Amino acid sequence: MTPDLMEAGAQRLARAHGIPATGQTEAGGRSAPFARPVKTGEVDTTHGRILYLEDVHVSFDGFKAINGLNLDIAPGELRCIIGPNGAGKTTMMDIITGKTRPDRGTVFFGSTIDLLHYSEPEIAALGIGRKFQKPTVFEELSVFENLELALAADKRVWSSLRFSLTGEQKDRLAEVLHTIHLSDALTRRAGDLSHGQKQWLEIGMLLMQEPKLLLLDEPVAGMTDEETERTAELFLRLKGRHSLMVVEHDMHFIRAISEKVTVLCDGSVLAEGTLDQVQADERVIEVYLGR
Ligand SMILES: Nc1ncnc2c1ncn2[C@@H]1O[C@H](COP(=O)(O)OP(=O)(O)OP(=O)(O)O)[C@@H](O)[C@H]1O
Repeated sequence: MTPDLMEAGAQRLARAHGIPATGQTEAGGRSAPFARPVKTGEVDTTHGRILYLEDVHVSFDGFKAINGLNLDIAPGELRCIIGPNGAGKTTMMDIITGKTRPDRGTVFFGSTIDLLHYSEPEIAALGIGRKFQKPTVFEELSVFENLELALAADKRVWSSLRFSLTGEQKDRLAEVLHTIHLSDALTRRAGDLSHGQKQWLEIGMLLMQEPKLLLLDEPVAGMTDEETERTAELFLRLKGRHSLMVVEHDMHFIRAISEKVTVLCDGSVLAEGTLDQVQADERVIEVYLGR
């Protein structure tokens, strides 16, 4: 969930249920209230890139968590990222979303937007949505209310308790509900959904904001086999219209969705190619698959 959405939900819950609004972000910090200084516009992908990282470095107390990382993702691509624990996968997503600043390197969204100049809420507003491993839906609200809250319309509507959806917004909501397999659960309390359904709902909340790039951290962890299968179908439907970066350890899931796989190790790219290619790579077997 994006920081500004967290804030909006907290405010809305506070008004509706008399619950204190914390405005706490996933990062543990306070989000900027209703701050959307960057207008969502077109991302220049004429050079065939939605995301471009070059020679990125980050050290924590002298430890090189990201060490000369290069990455290039095409518009509409579904890229899988795998690698051993501590490889730098989360840190990479933290850098893309503005949570962590690199010591040096280049991080571009499309050909023209230098993400290092933007804050976390600004990057979300630019069209980069992030899904953390643990679902963070508003449990006390219904499925419908969660999605309604996430609409990418003028966020000033959040200042009023009730607002009417336009016809276009209703259509979008119905389309997202269908995409995330929750059309029959419209009025259900989000807290009563299964783990997998909560994950889909949060993905739906991101989709309501029409992100151009979605970063998904271990989306099928804790899901049943059937939920995992349906999530694979969902991601395959999303690619093309959105670009997706999926970090996962579940190799069956990776096989179901992958085109190109990037293997991270020690903060840089160890191998890249189809799943069959990287699975046959001796270095990958050594550090990750052969464990
Ligand atoms: N804020 C921090 N301070 C110190 N060290 C950090 C910090 N964040 C990450 N690290 C270290 O950087 C390395 C990369 O961590 P990261 O969480 O990015 O790996 P990962 O590939 O996501 O691992 P996992 O698969 O276990 O989630 C790890 O050794 C981690 O301990």
